[in-house]
Amino acid sequence: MLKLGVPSKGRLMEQTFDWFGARGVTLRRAGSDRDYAGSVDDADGLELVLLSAGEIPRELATGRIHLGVTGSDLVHDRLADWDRQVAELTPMGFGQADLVLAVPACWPDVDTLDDLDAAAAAFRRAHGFRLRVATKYHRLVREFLRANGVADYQLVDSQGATEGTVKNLTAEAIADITSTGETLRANHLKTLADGLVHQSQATLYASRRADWGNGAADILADLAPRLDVDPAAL
Ligand SMILES: Nc1ncnc2c1ncn2[C@@H]1O[C@H](COP(=O)(O)OP(=O)(O)OP(=O)(O)O)[C@@H](O)[C@H]1O
Ligand SMILES: O=P(O)(O)OC[C@H]1O[C@H](OP(=O)(O)OP(=O)(O)O)[C@H](O)[C@@H]1O
Repeated sequence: MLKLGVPSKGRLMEQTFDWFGARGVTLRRAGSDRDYAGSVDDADGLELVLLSAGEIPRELATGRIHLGVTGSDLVHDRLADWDRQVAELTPMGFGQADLVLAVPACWPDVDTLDDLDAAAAAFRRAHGFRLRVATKYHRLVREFLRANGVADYQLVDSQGATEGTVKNLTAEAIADITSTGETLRANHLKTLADGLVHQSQATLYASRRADWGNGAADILADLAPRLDVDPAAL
């Protein structure tokens, strides 16, 4: 069998089902909305596993699933050296969102990363602790700020409603996913001009760690033309 992990709910699940459906592979939830069992028509040997979008990177990295659909933000953030653990088979053209750095709109002198660096140093002198950046994307944000020479900050973990942390005085800046920008605006935040950390979209990945024996590689080879992916990417 070839195990395919797909987000278990919401638009990401529905659009994944539509994407496979348009390529002649019918994916379905087996039962009710609350039943996380899945079923597959029209693709022999393919097994559907419904999982949390956030857990799919780890399931790919441990090799418990052969294929997985999730946002590229989650793969790049959750997995160290992600491309040694998974192969990107194809971006899927939905679930687009930008991971951005944002600061209070009322900070007139902070529009770029250089400005943020200067503000962070001034903040530390004034307050005796480092400027706090709230995010759930720890790896991506650390790497991005290091690459751009911003050092005088601390990350604070925020697993949801991240834009609210500034108003709640638990952070001075945030890094979070945005698509329409409405949540940022509603929380009086502005993105830095050069603060785009990652452009994400739903992506089909293959595990480099899964067991590709027992026919799994053949099942992928059979599916590949319909999905327009190259199994040699593995
Ligand atoms: N507003 C948005 N527009 C488009 N994509 C988004 C938006 N918010 C989040 N996403 C994307 O959806 C994917 C899943 O997001 P998230 O980690 O929040 O999962 P979730 O909905 O909380 O699901 P779960 O708890 O099951 O993991 C991520 O790849 C993220 O980039
Ligand atoms: O730019 P916008 O269109 O306003 O979208 C951005 C919001 O969407 C996501 O939140 P989601 O609703 O998935 O919940 P979460 O904050 O709990 O992750 C994201 O975390 C932002 O808060």
